[in-house]
Amino acid sequence: MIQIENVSKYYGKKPSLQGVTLKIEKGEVFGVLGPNGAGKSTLLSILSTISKPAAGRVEINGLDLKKQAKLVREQIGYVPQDVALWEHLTVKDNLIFWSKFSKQRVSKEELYELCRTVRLEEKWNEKVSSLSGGMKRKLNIAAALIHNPDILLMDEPTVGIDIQSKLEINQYIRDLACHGKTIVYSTHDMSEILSLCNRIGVLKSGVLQFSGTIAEAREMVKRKGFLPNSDEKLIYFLLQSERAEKPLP
Ligand SMILES: Nc1ncnc2c1ncn2[C@@H]1O[C@H](COP(=O)(O)OP(=O)(O)OP(=O)(O)O)[C@@H](O)[C@H]1O
Repeated sequence: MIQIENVSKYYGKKPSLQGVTLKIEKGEVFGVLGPNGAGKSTLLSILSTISKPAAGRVEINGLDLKKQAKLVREQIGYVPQDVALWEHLTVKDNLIFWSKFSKQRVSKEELYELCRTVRLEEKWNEKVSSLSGGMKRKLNIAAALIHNPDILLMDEPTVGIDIQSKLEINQYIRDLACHGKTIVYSTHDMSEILSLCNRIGVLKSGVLQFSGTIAEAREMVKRKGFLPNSDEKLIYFLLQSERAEKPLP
């Protein structure tokens, strides 16, 4: 379980997150949404312990992120927006490289099995430089799962990849959640949000505007007098409403 309380982060004087409070339950696929620059990556990088909040408190599986960062790292896998792989190494050697950071010893057989689950076993001995974008994304996900983390933080993991790979990755994420993993998933893709996520959080200018289920979002916009005739329009409304409320400069 992830508990985020009043978290803020600044770059210089500019806030990229402002007083974000949020609870994400075990086994949930939680979608983080927001326009460019809304603070999605900032939130995920804080949860991954890569960056530190200026204020507030985060608890991950009962561990205080600030005081127990090392233990927290054992519980989380992080899939960054940019693929983090060694291009000149093979798939196998990349997984071996990343497995060195795991506390427990991971055998070559276990790494091969992981490779098989993301359907890259045929590429086991191929150099990463020869893989397609989608294959690299899948390997990036496999690398984040080597230490069998309880929580997977994914920053736009399917950006720029073909539909087939996207569907495979989405199915894999569903399977992980079914096995009790908690997934925090940031994306701009509405269909992914609607098909994957149990709950969503909408960020705008670093402020959490909404968190809850799609059904709760529907209720909220209804109270504001908007009656979307599709879930896509509902999400579009959630993302656009601030801009609509603000006059142009
Ligand atoms: N290293 C940095 N230095 C200065 N400002 C930063 C840095 N990283 C992020 N920001 C600023 O913080 C804000 C939030 O950025 P962030 O990358 O978290 O947004 P995002 O929602 O992930 O955007 P996108 O959808 O474009 O990936 C933006 O205004 C951005 O310019």
